[in-house]
Amino acid sequence: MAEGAVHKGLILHKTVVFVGMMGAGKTAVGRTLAARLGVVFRDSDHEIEEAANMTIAEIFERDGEAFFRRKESQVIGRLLEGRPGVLSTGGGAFMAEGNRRMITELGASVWLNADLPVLWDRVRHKDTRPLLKTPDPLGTLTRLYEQRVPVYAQADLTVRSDPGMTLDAMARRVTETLLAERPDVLERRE
Ligand SMILES: Nc1ncnc2c1ncn2[C@@H]1O[C@H](COP(=O)(O)OP(=O)(O)OP(=O)(O)O)[C@@H](O)[C@H]1O
Ligand SMILES: O=C(O)C1=C[C@@H](O)[C@@H](O)[C@H](O)C1
Ligand SMILES: [Mg+2]
Repeated sequence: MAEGAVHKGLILHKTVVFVGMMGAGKTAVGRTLAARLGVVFRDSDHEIEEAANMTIAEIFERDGEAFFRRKESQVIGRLLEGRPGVLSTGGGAFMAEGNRRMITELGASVWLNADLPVLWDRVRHKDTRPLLKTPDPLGTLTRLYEQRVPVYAQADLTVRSDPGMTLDAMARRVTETLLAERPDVLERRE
């Protein structure tokens, strides 16, 4: 088993990969969990934006979604090669079979599962998500949610993001779930 550094009595052996809908909290919870575990935090959307020096909305507009999806697969493959950490993916990343295979082989996937009203409440005031730039963004979010839930459910673990839970409480819930169910990923070690 790979040896990571012990941080506050916890040792991470494999990268934890957050998957789930936009607004589920992959980025926000991922960053909080990485700080808690004392490991590196990576975010595929952020890496793509940095490399292109453009926002995701601009990339979609200029180069199209297919181009973005190719970049996303490349970036996820590269980020999974680093030392164990936390990787937050974009909402559509887990839909591609090749990405699911890479993530399952090299990391441990965690589906952050939030109900549609919670997701809508978190994304409705932002215009940074190009897929929601439609005449009926709630209808679009609902369709995406229904299509994607059966695929997210293939993740190694599911953690619910309930309304009212703080980011710290979410990171604690993920930590406890990993310790209980995946000691090959996260272990307690003094
Ligand atoms: N448990 C939570 N408590 C409070 N706010 C939250 C929680 N989870 C997420 N948020 C807030 O909801 C918004 C959306 O979260 P975030 O950007 O992390 O979602 P995401 O899953 O990374 O979405 P995307 O797929 O678009 O990258 C952010 O403003 C974030 O701070
Ligand atoms: O749900 C999706 O398909 C997306 C979610 C975001 O994280 C970005 O990756 C992009 O806006 C596409
Ligand atoms: Mg994100």
